[in-house]
Amino acid sequence: MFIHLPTLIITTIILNGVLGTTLLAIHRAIPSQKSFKTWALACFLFALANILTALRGTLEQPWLTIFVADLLIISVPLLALHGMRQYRQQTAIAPTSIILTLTGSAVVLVVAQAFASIAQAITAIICGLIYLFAANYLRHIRPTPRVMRHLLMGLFGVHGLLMLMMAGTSLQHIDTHQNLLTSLLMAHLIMTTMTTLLFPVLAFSHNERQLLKIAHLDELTELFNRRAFFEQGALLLAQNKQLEKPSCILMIDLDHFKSINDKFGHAAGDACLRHVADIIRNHMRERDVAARIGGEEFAVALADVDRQQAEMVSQRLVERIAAQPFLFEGNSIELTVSLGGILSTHSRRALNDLLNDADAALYAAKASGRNQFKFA
Ligand SMILES: Nc1nc2c(ncn2[C@@H]2O[C@H](COP(=O)(O)OP(=O)(O)OP(=O)(O)O)[C@@H](O)[C@H]2O)c(=O)[nH]1
Repeated sequence: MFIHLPTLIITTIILNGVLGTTLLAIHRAIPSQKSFKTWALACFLFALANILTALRGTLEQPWLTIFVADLLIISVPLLALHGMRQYRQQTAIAPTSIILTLTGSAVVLVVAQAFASIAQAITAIICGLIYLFAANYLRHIRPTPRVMRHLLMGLFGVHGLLMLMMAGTSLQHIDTHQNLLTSLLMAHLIMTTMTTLLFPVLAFSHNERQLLKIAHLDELTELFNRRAFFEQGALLLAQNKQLEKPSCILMIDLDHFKSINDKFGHAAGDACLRHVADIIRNHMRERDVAARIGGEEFAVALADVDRQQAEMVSQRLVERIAAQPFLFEGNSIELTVSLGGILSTHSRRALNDLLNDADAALYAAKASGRNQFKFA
């Protein structure tokens, strides 16, 4: 055989130990990126699983070398996937699916513990399915650079199929299959290590500005999120104040959005939100700050406008959104928004204050029949 299995196992253990440590270092450098800690844990557990598996011949403790080792092997793709979810959502995510999958796997493995090959096949099937699920999940991770995403999708996809093949082979007790099984096992070790090698690359595939941007974006619309609006909006007000320019805040709210959700479904509602966000984005200039600050509520801080310009932008937004129905999966959805604005010529007022006034104007626009704008 081209590669010696014990050498590969030792290399895998060392490499995953080093990679785990590197990922932990990355996490320390960018603590907001929780995914790197999760991936570090996946590396350490994979190294540990390999140590336990390697002890199968010498240590007469199947509960440790088979049961625990197999659970650790299953936890690796689960953690890889969990890290991907954290990377995508930029928030803490409860590890419920990990706990449930591990518990289910533990129950099945307890029964199969006495038969190493059956336990191996079950572990391979579970891992294979998780890898295939992860490959599909990666299609939705938008901030990831395309090449990285496709590379990981390919790795997960091939790895998933390989694990299913391994399950099939390990169940057939034919001597000629032993070589194939060993090759599959080696490919599994190499592919897991290649996957973990790609994770640190993710950290450097975004520069710091991009990472910050991802953390500040609303996932659905990719406008700023609420927190970022308050940071960036306050910054814009301060700049306007310094330049002695007026500040303008707009609040935009979809009309009768609840009935759109009720009639066409939540996915259609989400698509409407993205559609409106795109229109808002297309009406903004470079220094303007646009955000989704609530479920169906958007806020905009306009840089450097007078009242006439602010009203013109508002009118265009309202008219453009109502201009034609939004088409979603064959449904034609009538969409309108109401908009409230406030222009402050002396920008000493806090952003929160201005937002309250814009909100009152928005309420007036709703009360006057919706699909229109009003300024305070
Ligand atoms: N699809 C989707 N719906 C959301 C989201 N966030 C909030 N919503 C829904 O938005 C709806 C807001 O409803 P309401 O506050 O009653 O407002 P409305 O129906 O738009 O009525 P008016 O504002 O008075 O015109 C609720 O049904 C929420 O469930 C989201 O992210 N996606």
